[in-house]
Amino acid sequence: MFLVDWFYGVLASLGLWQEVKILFLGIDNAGKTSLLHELKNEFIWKTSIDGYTMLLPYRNYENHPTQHPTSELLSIGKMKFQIFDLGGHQIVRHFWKVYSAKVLFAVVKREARMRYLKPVPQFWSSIKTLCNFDQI
Ligand SMILES: Nc1nc2c(ncn2[C@@H]2O[C@H](COP(=O)(O)OP(=O)(O)OP(=O)(O)O)[C@@H](O)[C@H]2O)c(=O)[nH]1
Ligand SMILES: [Mg+2]
Repeated sequence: MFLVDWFYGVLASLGLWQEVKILFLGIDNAGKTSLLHELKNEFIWKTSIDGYTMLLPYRNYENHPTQHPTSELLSIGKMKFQIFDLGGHQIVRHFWKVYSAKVLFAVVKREARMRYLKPVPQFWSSIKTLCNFDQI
């Protein structure tokens, strides 16, 4: 671990190591926001109907659809990741074209795979067109 930290430290001091920008894309309800909170190790307290209070992963929270792109900065050792969580609903997909990044992370929920069968070709062609795929 020390060697890895040292290595990234040297790269950073030479200006060769920069923040990595990552886009989380996926259709609505795929779990992008939940994943982002889990990467940040965020948990929520939830009280069950029989009165027990439990600490649960963020995904068990009744999240609301993402209306506007949000970004979070995560650090792992000397590595810094700026993660953009772009909403997946049709009405907010126009934001996708504004963003480009070296790393694209497509979030797909296994339980909802039937929902993807229809949108998948459109999803990838949107990504290619809207995010200027050649630069990703
Ligand atoms: N089963 C299961 N459900 C999950 C998981 N992650 C998130 N969810 C649930 O999926 C639903 C949608 O999660 P979000 O994280 O809001 O999805 P999103 O991709 O950000 O959706 P938009 O903001 O609408 O684009 C929520 O009800 C979560 O509780 C998971 O790993 N497994
Ligand atoms: Mg969201």
